[in-house]
Amino acid sequence: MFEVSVVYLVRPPAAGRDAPAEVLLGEKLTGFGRGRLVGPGGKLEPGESPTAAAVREVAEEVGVSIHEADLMPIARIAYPFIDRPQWSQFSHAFVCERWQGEPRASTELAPRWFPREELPLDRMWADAVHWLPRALAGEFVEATLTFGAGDVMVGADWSGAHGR
Ligand SMILES: COc1nc(N)nc2c1ncn2[C@H]1C[C@H](O)[C@@H](COP(=O)(O)OP(=O)(O)OP(=O)(O)O)O1
Repeated sequence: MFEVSVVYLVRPPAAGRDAPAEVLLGEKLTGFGRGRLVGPGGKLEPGESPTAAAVREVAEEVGVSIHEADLMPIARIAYPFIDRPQWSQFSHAFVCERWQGEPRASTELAPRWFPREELPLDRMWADAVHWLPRALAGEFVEATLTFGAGDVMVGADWSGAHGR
C-alpha cells in the first residue's frame, strides 16, 4: 500500500463578510483520478515524511509555499482497493491556513476556491462525503474505506486506519 499526503488549504472569508471559510480544491488534469476535484497532494517519495511530501506536492501542484509546522493533521485513512490492490493507498490529510504565494494552475491541477459549507462532493472521490466535511469542521478522522470495482466505496470501518 503506497502512501500519499493530501492538503486542504483553507482561507478565511474576506474581513467583515458574513461568509464561510473557503477550501482550495483542484480538478485533477492527469493520471489517477483525472477529472475529479481533489486537494493538492501525491505519493510520498522513498524516505520522505508525510509533511515533507505535503510541502513538496503543494508547491508542485499549485505553486504555493507552506511550512511543515503549519500543517494540521485532519485524517489518516487507509484505502484498500479490492479489485485493484496496486491502487491501495494510505492517506495523510492536512489542513493548512498559512502559505506564501497565490495558488496557480499546473499541468496536474486546476485550482479553485469553494465555500467550506458547499464542497462539490459529487465531483470528488466517493469517500469525501463520508468524512471531509467533518474533518474540515475540526474532527480528526481515522478510518479504513474500502473501494470495489468502478471506484465505488464498498465498506467503511471507522475504528482505525488499518493496513499501512
Ligand atoms: C477525498 O479525497 C480523496 N479520496 C481518495 N480516495 N483519494 C484521494 C483523495 N484525494 C486525493 N486522492 C488520491 C488520488 C491519488 O491516488 C492520490 C494523489 O496522488 P497522485 O496520483 O496525484 O500522485 P502523484 O505522486 O502526484 O502522481 P504521479 O504518480 O503522477 O507523480 O491521492
